[in-house]
Amino acid sequence: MTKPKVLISDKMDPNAARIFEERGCDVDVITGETPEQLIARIGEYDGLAIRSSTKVTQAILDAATNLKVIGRAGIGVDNVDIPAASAKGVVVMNTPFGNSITTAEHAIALMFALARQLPEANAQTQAGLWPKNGFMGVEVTGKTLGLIGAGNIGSIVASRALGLRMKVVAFDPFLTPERAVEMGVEKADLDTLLARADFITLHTPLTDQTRNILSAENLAKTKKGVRIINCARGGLVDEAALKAGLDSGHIAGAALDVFQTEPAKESPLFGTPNFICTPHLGASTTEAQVNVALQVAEQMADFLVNGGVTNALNMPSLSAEEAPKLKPYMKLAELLGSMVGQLTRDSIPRISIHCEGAAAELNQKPIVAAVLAGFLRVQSATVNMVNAPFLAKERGLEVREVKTEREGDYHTLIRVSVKTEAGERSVAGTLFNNVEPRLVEMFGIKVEAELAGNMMYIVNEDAPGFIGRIGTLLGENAINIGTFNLGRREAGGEAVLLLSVDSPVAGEVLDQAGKLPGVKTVKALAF
Ligand SMILES: NC(=O)c1ccc[n+]([C@@H]2O[C@H](COP(=O)([O-])OP(=O)(O)OC[C@H]3O[C@@H](n4cnc5c(N)ncnc54)[C@H](O)[C@@H]3O)[C@@H](O)[C@H]2O)c1
Ligand SMILES: O=C(O)[C@H](O)COP(=O)(O)O
Repeated sequence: MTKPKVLISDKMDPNAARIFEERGCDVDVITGETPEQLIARIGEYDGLAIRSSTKVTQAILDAATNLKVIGRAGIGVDNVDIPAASAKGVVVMNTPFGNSITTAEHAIALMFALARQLPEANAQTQAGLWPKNGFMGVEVTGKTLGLIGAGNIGSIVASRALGLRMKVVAFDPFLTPERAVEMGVEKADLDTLLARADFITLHTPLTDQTRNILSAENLAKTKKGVRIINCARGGLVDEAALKAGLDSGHIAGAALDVFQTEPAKESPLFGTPNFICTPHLGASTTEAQVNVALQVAEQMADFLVNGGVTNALNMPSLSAEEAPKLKPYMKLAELLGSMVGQLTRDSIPRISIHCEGAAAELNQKPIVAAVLAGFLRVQSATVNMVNAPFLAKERGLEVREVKTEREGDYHTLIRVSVKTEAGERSVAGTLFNNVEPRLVEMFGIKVEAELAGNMMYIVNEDAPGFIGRIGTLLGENAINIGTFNLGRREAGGEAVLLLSVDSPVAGEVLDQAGKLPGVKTVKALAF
């Protein structure tokens, strides 16, 4: 088997490359390329490991013909076009915790730097000015810290601030009252926070709701003498309004680690008194960089080598322990989805996936995604487990999941049903020896068939002589039959024939089969 190939395109701790190699991937480290260079190169790779410098745009994804996974060694994924990656079936993962402590510590460091004007005091002292009377600071003890965003980093900042004997007021629409109590913070609305905070620190992602959250209007609602820290994302603070607030003296200080445009090589804020900044260093400690490099490489290698999915933003998680157990189920699910997809011509408003027995004890999300991938592949060859759920939603397909832990006729069973104009139609399959997918029922008729390669599906009236006639027809057309699976509702009733054949069945042969006496439906299937 050829090894998966990974490109590390941003500066990353060398542990990442080591882990990729140890886990069976070939790895290239090529950083600092232009988008055009990356476009020319990306087609070779199965995985792309990045930090925040590489911008994974639609154009890069269009050129990424082999790409299966993008791993972000860090938290923010605003440099990845996730909808485009999902549409292309590329998994996007991040490492949501590896640099949170480091970033929280940077926010606290910037808070102290603002409170005591450390950068300017340092610069003037080293310039020989000994400015002992020029830097009157403020204590943080007893002050109110306004926390905008109380997730991983925000909650660490809150715990450190409480340790410094500050009061913490948090604005986060998703913060539950119980969690606020647990964190020891007061949950507030944004206006209350703005009115009360002596220091404001931002810890939200950049979204349509958070963009410009500290707008000119909101900055005007802050307390005079407020100090503002942004270690989250540029774009959360209106930089021009921040400059005006600093110039007017309403804002006593501001510290930015992140800018609206990065790299920020120039800014009206540069040189403004009481403004300090760092070049997106929030995650830059040895500890955090080792953490995120190890984590991203482990996650990506796990996915490329074993199919494990951890911390994906566009696909359900699948642990490395679950992956081998789920693998045959996903194969079965995809085959059943594919069979239904190939056999239904109408537009389908609803698909139901029912797991029974042992299958019901498993993580259902990957099974559902695999059914949808099989089902929709008939419509688009580029569908996979990543983009199938998005595509289903886009096409208005209602997806139902049902599970019954009690065993029926089989110790494990997956049933896929679709709502068609003719009513609900379903196929079901099991695993023989826990690994071999087998179709065991189709449209209410018991069968036992392996779904593989080229097949023919025939519905006919159960009558003597039919099997001989179909065998003769295929023989005359030099089509060799591999396996023969027959099921019927009752003797003389409707029968279903599933044949595996060694070569594709041409349209004329299907037409001739359709004209044989008693034949109701004939279809060629391929798995
Ligand atoms: N400067 C750096 O180097 C650096 C390093 C790591 C992370 N970050 C950034 O820090 C930010 C926070 O990271 P995290 O790990 O804490 O993320 P997180 O997802 O754990 O927390 C984000 C919080 O923001 C809240 N939120 C979402 N929308 C909101 C809104 N409209 N108003 C208020 N709160 C809202 C969420 O409910 C959540 O609690 C991210 O933008 C990340 O990219 C920056
Ligand atoms: O979201 C993040 O993890 C940070 O912004 C860190 O970005 P970096 O990896 O480019 O330092």
